[in-house]
Amino acid sequence: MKLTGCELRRISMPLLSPFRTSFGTVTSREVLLVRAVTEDAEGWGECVAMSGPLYSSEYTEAAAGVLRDHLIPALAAAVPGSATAVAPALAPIKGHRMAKAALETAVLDAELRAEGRSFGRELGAVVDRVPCGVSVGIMDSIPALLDAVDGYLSEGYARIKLKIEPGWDIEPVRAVRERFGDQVLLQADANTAYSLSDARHLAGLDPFGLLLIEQPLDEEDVLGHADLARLIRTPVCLDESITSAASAAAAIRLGACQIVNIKPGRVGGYLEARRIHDVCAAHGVPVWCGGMLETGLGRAANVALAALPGFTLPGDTSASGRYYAADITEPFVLDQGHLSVPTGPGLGVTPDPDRLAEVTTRVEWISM
Ligand SMILES: CC(=O)N[C@@H](Cc1ccc2ccccc2c1)C(=O)O
Ligand SMILES: [Mg+2]
Repeated sequence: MKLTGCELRRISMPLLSPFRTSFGTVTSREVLLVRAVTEDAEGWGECVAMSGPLYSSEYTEAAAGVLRDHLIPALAAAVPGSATAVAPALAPIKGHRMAKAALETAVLDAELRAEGRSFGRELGAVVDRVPCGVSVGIMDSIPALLDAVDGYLSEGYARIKLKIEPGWDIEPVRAVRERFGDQVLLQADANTAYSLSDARHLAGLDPFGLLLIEQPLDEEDVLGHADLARLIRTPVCLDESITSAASAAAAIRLGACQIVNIKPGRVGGYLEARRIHDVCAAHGVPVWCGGMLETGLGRAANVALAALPGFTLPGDTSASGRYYAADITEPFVLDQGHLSVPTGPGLGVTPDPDRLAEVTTRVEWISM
């Protein structure tokens, strides 16, 4: 495989409605796309970093910079024979897993398109459609929350995830349970908003039969999660803390999580995401595919990943229409609460050129 260069493309996608979490509110998604061009094909990778370092330390401008100044030059120098050579070539560069993931995904997509193999086939998908959950932001009022949840359940979503933070946690969960009953699959995501001293308060969620509470404590506080897991009945799921297969193994061994949210962008790519899946499966730990408000490009890859056998819980692989009025690819549309795994070569979807042009704010080409 001969790489001739990479395009870094910035796009700005307005959200259908503001999305509020414990770390802030977003009204549009600034996305960095990587297009890798080889002699045989081109491939796409979506960097999941936010425009600011609020979910993690990475952010769009920094990802573009480290790709331009370090990652793409390192990859060019390594002359990778295939996508499996990308991570080793980039390993000397510390961190920047979301930027690395976008580059590896673009190279993998190009390679698979040239071979006529789909992401699902490459990663080991065992089903052709996956059940989908939805992430519901912090709302201005309980009635507004119940309306939003009602809408998503009517659309057929298989699982509801509520963003929580101190002051918006037990009451919203109680209200959803009272309105929609005990059968609805329900979970909460704190995005690190609590501390171990909140354990007794968080035990207040135990009566509501949540599937899990996601990342209640700081991403670096793995031991704190292990302590918390002994103080509450709700299973603890980690998101921000899990950055690799090794970190997943350590967290499981320390008793810090009983469930893992796998996000390929957070862990450096789909190949590492599959390794985390395998480590969790070996420990009997269920996993699900997290979401970062991806466009159809990242969404396609996530749905393929969610089709692996260990993904036994519905993920945040929501339909395109959860976030965007118009996606840059053919939209992913929920069908009986499921999304179909793309079957075409590579990601199986490509950006619509006109739509891409409409949302593009910057393009740069880096020769290799
Ligand atoms: C679907 C979901 O809840 N995702 C993240 C949080 C999140 C929230 C808002 C975001 C805005 C722009 C980019 C990434 C974002 C990620 C999570 O699971 O923790
Ligand atoms: Mg999360």
